[in-house]
Amino acid sequence: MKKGHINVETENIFPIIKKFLYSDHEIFLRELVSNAVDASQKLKVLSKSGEYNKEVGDLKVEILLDKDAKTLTVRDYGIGMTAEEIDKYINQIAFSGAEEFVQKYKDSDSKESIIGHFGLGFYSAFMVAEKVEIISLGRHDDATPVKWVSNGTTEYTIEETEKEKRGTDIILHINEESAEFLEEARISGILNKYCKFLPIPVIFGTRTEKIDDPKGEKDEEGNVKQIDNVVPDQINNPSPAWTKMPADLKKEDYSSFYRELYPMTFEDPLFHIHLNVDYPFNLTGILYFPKIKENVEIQKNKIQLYSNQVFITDNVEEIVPEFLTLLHGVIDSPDIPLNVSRSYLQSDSNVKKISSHITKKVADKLKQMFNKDREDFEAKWPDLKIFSEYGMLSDDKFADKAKAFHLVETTDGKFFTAEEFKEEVKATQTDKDDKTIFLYTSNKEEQFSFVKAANDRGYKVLELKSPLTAHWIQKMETSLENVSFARVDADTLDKLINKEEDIPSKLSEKEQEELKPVFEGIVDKDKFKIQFESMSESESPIVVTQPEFIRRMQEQQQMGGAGFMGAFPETYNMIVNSNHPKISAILAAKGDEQSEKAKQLTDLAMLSQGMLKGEALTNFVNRSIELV
Ligand SMILES: Nc1ncnc2c1ncn2[C@@H]1O[C@H](COP(=O)(O)OP(=O)(O)OP(=O)(O)O)[C@@H](O)[C@H]1O
Repeated sequence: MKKGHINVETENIFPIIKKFLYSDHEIFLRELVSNAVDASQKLKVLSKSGEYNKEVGDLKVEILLDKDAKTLTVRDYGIGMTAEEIDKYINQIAFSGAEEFVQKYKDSDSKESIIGHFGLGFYSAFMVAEKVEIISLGRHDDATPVKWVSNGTTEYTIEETEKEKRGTDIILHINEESAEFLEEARISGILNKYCKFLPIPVIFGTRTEKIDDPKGEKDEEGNVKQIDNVVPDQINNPSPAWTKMPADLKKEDYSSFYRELYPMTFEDPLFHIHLNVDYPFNLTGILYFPKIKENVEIQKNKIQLYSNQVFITDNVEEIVPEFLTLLHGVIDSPDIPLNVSRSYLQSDSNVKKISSHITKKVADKLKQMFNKDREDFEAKWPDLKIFSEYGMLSDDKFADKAKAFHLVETTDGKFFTAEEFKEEVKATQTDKDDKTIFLYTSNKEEQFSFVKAANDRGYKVLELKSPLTAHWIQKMETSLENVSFARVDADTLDKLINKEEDIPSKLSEKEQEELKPVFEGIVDKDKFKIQFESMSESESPIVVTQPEFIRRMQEQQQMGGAGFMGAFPETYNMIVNSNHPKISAILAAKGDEQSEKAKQLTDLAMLSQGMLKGEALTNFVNRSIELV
């Protein structure tokens, strides 16, 4: 047996790191600013532990743009590096001083967190720079300032230089293709995206603010004059709400932070969840529940993912379960790796744990709100409903918890959980097979006559009108015992809730046979199946229904769910009430009069289903005028 060392040739690996490690060139700035923040945080840690006992001073990170010299500089006043440290941390790719530092100080109780992990970030500078200089003065009393220069090959120079203040300047000589990074607006855009909540002040350029005239001069009205004052522009908020303890925050703090995150949003969120976990993984964050209404797409994908206050992405679609992408807010976890691809994130076990934790938290919060103030919960329900449905369909654990708070609403505006509704209607809406039938309407205006007929019999009708209804019903039918759902217009009420209370038919079978061709002559035979039914006289003479099964198939097909080839045929039942006096009248009539009466009743049935359109509708209107 022979043991060996795998050799990595720097010349070969270097271009890969430079060009391909990061898909997005702009993140070089995130990397360099993160390093500068780390250098500042480390100094704080050393100072607290007594290892550094000089003045820490005003720690900040400055970004300096010099268009003429074509340079972009990231300056910090942190721990700095000696020549030896540069040799160790910079000249050795993938040796992270950050990781080493974290290991060394992991038991100290300082809160400063360190961003770096891999020891690669610095080299992302070469994606946009033809030459990079490091000018650094270390923290020790006798430290000599050093200058390191490399033009992106594996060669570098290092020499003594001059620098007065402790800390590091990283000077990027921007290459020709990357001229965009010499534009102020571009840099400010990147900083705003990635660095908005970094824990150390990040300064870029200046801004003008109005202040009271220090000389105290007054205007005509006797007020102290306001004068322009130019100050360094700090682009970040170093202590965003999610890094604080929930007990230290008021309701207003949460809403003002929401505005900070989404300056273009005018509506307040419904409520928030403050996440604060430190075992078995680290996670902080604030999730807001927006008013979703029907605008599912607009509200999606607004969660911002951070790692130690560094922005990573606002595309969390593949990181959290899809229904959670409807939430807004921030998730911050140092356990989510910064520099990796999306597909890696998905399979990362920490990421998985995080999303199941969030799911649980969200369900618990909804349950708690339900228990605490049901009235208020019901008022919020229209905004919560689709989220909860979505959650129940995509996550079994969520579905299990949601049973306790997921509400259904009746057409007269009362709310029930599914179990409560079952109790409510069990006595009246259970059929001969002991199934309790949940009648529902997808549109109480369009299906008004059916809803009314059901209400007249003392049945309660649910209003289920979300785009997910078809799938949600299926899920409920498997989880609720002995319950099945039926849309009010799927059949006659006697069939929908079949109690086997037979009403004798006035029309004999022979008479029905005689009448059938009259109706068949009026409607499209392939689409409408004529059936005679013995219903109460007070019900409509003719009802057009679409069997529940066929409609569900069609709906699922429209949502791309059912997996058939070709279109599912559109078929309806045309149910003729064999006890209705008008039907007897048609039987008694002859010739044109007979078919005209039949046509009129058929059109009325179609009309009440919203199916009478175009020419048929015009003909109906004209015929009705004639009748008057
Ligand atoms: N501005 C700086 N001040 C002091 N030390 C620095 C500075 N920039 C880089 N370093 C040192 O160089 C090391 C390597 O930096 P690099 O950005 O390549 O990796 P990292 O920050 O450790 O990890 P990551 O790849 O996750 O960014 C750092 O760990 C740190 O020790």
